[in-house]
Amino acid sequence: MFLKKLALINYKNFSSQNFEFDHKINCFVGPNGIGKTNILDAIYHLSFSKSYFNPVATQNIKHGEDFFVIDGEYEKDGREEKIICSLKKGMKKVVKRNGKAYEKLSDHIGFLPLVIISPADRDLIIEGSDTRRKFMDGVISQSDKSYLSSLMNYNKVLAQRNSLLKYFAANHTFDRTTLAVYNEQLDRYGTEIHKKRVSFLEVFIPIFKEQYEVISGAKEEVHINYDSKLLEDGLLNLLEGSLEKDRALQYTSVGIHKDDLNFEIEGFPIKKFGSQGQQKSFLIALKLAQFNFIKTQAKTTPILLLDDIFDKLDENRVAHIVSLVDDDYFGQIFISDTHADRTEEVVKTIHKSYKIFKL
Ligand SMILES: Nc1ncnc2c1ncn2[C@@H]1O[C@H](COP(=O)(O)OP(=O)(O)OP(=O)(O)O)[C@@H](O)[C@H]1O
Repeated sequence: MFLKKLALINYKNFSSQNFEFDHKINCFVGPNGIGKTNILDAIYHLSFSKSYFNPVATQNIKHGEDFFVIDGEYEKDGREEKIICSLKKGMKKVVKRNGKAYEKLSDHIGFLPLVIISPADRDLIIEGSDTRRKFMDGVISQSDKSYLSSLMNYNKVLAQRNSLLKYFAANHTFDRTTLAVYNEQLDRYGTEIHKKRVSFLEVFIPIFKEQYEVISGAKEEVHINYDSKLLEDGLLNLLEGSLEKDRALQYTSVGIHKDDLNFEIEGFPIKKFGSQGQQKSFLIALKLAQFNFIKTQAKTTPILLLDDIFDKLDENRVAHIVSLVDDDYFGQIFISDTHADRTEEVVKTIHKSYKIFKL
């Protein structure tokens, strides 16, 4: 699968721009702020119906305009696929595949598998557990539609249970039977999600460790720990056990929405004890493991977006990454870099066809 053509109208800093891509490697080079990342984000948008960088949809419309259009032409399984994603202020986002609009944008997820590696991934290390859960959920959902729907159902029930707890507190009342209905539903969806997370991590963690070893030259030991109360007890019991606490807090304090992934280097949290280069290597390994996992599960080679990837990495680590990319294992790759010379040098060592776009 690869992206042949991309046309942007009013997307971020681009009024109107057209690209024709190489089926293997494409590089965007130019000074800071010229829009290199914005092009990668437009490609991300075509796969996920949203921006990787800006969650406020309307902020992706060029300043002073009231709509954007991202138009992509792909080749997938020997067929041409035309995906158009558009947004007009005050309206819902529309994603069309070959002229037909999706009823639910989530139905499009997984159709064009894609992995992005970007400096913004740092959020996975420095931000709260929510970012790590979203990462894990994103990887699993790209190859398992029922996971995404269980997750959406779980979140709906969770919001209802939280509203009920607030209602009880505001009205000085309590109804165990109604609460039990929500507990059972949370237990049903939550247990299913938990089981899928466990089996996902069983496969994912060894792949991740392998990738880290290649990038770092086996210099240090890394690990990912799944932190979940559901490893200790069933969700129904946990909900019963935290009833008084939940009533006091007026929200649900236990469940798969509290799960986390602990990222460790040499047995210590990487957030506190990893150097910048080690943290970056960790994140790249995480994303390459995501690539591997999706490729195996979805049986399609994802598009790979490498945003500013070579910054802060020593030559050895860059060489290791290049050796990874110089392989038929990867499909189409998009690279952004401020240093035109460095990119050209790196890309030349990879024995694949390429195109460089100077912005
Ligand atoms: N909605 C918008 N309308 C107009 N311009 C926007 C919008 N959103 C972002 N921009 C502009 O896009 C530019 C940033 O683009 P981008 O992040 O792609 O740069 P870059 O080339 O990747 O830079 P760097 O090398 O610093 O990473 C900024 O100048 C920013 O003002």
